[in-house]
Amino acid sequence: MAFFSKLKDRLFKSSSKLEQGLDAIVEEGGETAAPASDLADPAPASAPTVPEPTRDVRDAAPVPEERPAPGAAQLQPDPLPVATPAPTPGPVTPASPAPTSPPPAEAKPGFLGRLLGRGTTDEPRRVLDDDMLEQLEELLIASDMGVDTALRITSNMAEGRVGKRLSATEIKELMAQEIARVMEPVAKPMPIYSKRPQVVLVVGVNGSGKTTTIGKLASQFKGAGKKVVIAAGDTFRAAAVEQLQVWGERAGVPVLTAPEGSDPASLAFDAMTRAQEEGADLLMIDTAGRLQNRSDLMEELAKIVRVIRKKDETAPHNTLLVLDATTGQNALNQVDVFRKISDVSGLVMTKLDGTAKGGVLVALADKFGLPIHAIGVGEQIDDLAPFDPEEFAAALTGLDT
Ligand SMILES: Nc1nc2c(ncn2[C@@H]2O[C@H](COP(=O)(O)OP(=O)(O)OP(=O)(O)O)[C@@H](O)[C@H]2O)c(=O)[nH]1
Repeated sequence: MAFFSKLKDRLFKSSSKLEQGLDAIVEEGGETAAPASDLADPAPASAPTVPEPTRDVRDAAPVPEERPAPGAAQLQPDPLPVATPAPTPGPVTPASPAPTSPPPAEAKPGFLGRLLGRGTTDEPRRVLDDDMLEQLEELLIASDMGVDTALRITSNMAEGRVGKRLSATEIKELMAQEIARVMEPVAKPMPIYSKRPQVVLVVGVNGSGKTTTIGKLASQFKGAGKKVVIAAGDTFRAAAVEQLQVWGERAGVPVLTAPEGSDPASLAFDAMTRAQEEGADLLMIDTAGRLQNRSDLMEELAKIVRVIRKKDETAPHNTLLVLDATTGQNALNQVDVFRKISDVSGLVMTKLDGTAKGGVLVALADKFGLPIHAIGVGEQIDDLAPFDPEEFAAALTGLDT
């Protein structure tokens, strides 16, 4: 569980916001002496499947089996899912006032509680009613989950449980379960193809973390035995090029540059030529992120794509959109915009370590269904984690290990 603790630690602001909010909600209307759990049916009929929780934090860009070169971005299979054991159906306790004397039976921890070997016997409990559901909704909205997603999560949590007395831990478990259910379909590592070079176009607004993410990914791919070349396609800003060179050095990967103000498409073409000549496995192309003039940026990206297609008509094979979690709901607008100006095939969400807005990732998954390949949880080279929905949901809701 070391990785889990690390993730929770990194997602501290989001975790603590939700965790404290949930504790406060239960305490506010809670009963302290209510030892027996009412959570006899911890999960609805379709219990989510849980991915194998053993991936390494440093392996955000795993290199699974290679596939034939695709025309469009064809995705790697998900890591082997492990079916969640079906919850043991127990008697449904009708909503009733708290018992005057504690029943002898031990409280039954929920699914994650059982998984983590934890009980919730001594915790205060609160009856799940409309009032509480509204408070839960508000809490989720405050964590940037967005109204629609917050409503979906809370109504799924309520299903079959209204009137039951739940502890904060049980609510966290339920919430984590529902969040994981939304996120599971989008948790997919960046697909790797047999095509050489596999061209990865990296897009996103300035400051979203593109350069840093390219450096982290390059380091991981190199570590996985891939030959990587980086093209510093944001030729507009000398500082951006220098920064990418620093990351290239850290990752031990060559960075191709062009004079400030020169045509990024021409650099992309040269980089493609060199990557082909050198037999590189991956060519990662950084791009400018000036959304202020959207039509210019659209034209710039379109030109890069046109030019690299002269060398390989199936390129780019991935278009990664890098999003900054600290921008909260604005990240949703960015997906909208970049999907219009480029063929976004997957997302990387950065800066989840420094924000209380981690819920935006759930909103993104719910709204767009785009694959989430990895999450940035710090500024160091190995601070790029694979996206694991179960771990993310547990960390986000503040579940203890
Ligand atoms: N805390 C934290 N900081 C990050 C993360 N990813 C990137 N950063 C920081 O965010 C800032 C911007 O990152 P860049 O990689 O330069 O972003 P960019 O999109 O390339 O920006 P431009 O170069 O302006 O186009 C830098 O200070 C990074 O160190 C992350 O996951 N966590």
